[in-house]
Amino acid sequence: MEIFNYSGPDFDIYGDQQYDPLVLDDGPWPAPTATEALDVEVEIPGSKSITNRELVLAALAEEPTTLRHPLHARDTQLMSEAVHQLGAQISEVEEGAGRYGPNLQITPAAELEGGVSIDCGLSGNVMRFVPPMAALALGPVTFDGDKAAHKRPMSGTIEALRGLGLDVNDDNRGRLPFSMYGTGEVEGGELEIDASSSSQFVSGLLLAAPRFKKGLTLKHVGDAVPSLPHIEMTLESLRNRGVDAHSIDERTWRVEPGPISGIDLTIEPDLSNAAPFLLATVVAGGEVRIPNWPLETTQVGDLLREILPQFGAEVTLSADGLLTCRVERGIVQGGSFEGVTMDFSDAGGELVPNIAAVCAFASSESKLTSIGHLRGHETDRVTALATELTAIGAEVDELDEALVIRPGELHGAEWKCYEDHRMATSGALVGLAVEGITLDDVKSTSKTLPQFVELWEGMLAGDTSAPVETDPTTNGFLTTEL
Ligand SMILES: O=C(O)C1=C[C@@H](OP(=O)(O)O)[C@@H](O)[C@H](O)C1
Ligand SMILES: C=C(OP(=O)(O)O)C(=O)O
Repeated sequence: MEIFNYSGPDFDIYGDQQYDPLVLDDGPWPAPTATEALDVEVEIPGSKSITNRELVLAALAEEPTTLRHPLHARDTQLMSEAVHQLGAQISEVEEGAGRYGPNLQITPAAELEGGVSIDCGLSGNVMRFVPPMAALALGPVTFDGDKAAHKRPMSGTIEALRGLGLDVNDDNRGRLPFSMYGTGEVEGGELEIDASSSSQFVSGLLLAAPRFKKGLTLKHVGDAVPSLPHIEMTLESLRNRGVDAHSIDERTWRVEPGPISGIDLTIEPDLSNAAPFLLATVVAGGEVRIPNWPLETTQVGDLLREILPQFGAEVTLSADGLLTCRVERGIVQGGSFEGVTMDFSDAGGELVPNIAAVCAFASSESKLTSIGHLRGHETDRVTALATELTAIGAEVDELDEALVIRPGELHGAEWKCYEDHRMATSGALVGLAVEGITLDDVKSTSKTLPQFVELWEGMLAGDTSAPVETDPTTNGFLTTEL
């Protein structure tokens, strides 16, 4: 079935009800408490970061691409729409739909087309990966997104476009919205950028670089680049498609010009989205199993295998990819664990909100450092976490680049999500052991995990195997009724 039948401004890939309040309820969500130790297997949908990289590369490739078990969520929907607007065709593969939606076939754009407006929503991937690709299109391309997206740093991308010779108009100075004018080709060569506020500035440029005439030697100047594993993921995705892409040193990367091949790829589960389910064992006790955990991966969520034992969990990974996380006595059963000290300079920010939430239950002080760049994420996560954890009774010091969390008398309160999926899942984690936690905006989880409520409630009921509710008006997926 053709997903795309572009027909102007009303165009909507998956049908217009997917994020409609009728489907994803806007109202407050009382986070359920855990009454029993967990014992459940949770199948996690595909990786946001891998799906989005593959959508970009598929659009720039020389041959068609098949993506199996891709993520279908707001961020990947926006990316699909963006690459389609620039000229790629995307259709469902008839057979082999996974539990969370169809496989996709992407036919690359013969020529990238300008003259379009891209909606980035609140997706860092879309706002940082699509502009370098749009530099190869002929004609103007404008970028805008949610109101909250207007605060996210974009100067690394915008200055890089200028460095590559493009005209960019950014009235909001280094933020969305902005427009650029592509001339249909990019010379490339050597370029310096400051990527200290986001690794995605680097990844976006590297993804488009094989199509630059001279490729790209990209050097970072400035404070440390966060989320280095995500840059490794980018290099790996390029190499998987036959591109010569490598790090020269910690701050310099090289991509040779050349063809990007097609690929038939099964997307790994999103390991960062596995975090709330695995950390739930620390609070609720018991066992959570995640199937299809990759034995080798560039996903930052793989660090959970080292992180969870610091909270007293026993973690094993079987040769066939079943990750088991077990906690004998969780907080709910009267168990306890010591506070942790963790530095996130190499790990990036995806795991921090969930970890901070669990630190509220520690018996002593926890310190999470090198998290300053989280202030430029979906919301200022450092302030948001300090505010919400304080509101439920934890003692929190908010530093420029760190959070110090001390135990307190925890109590119920409204937990604000700030449109941030990871703030929402953090509130749910706290709610496992604190009665009366109500999330103001659980639908923010639709950014990367629209099935969150269904899976979370299934986890507590000991069974997540219920079929995902489908609705024929949305091509048969992603219609969880909250
Ligand atoms: O390349 C990617 O897919 C990502 C890189 C990281 O961004 P930052 O470097 O901006 O933190 C991460 O936080 C984001 O969720 C996804
Ligand atoms: C920071 C995140 O997302 P992005 O930057 O891709 O919007 C995230 O998913 O935690």
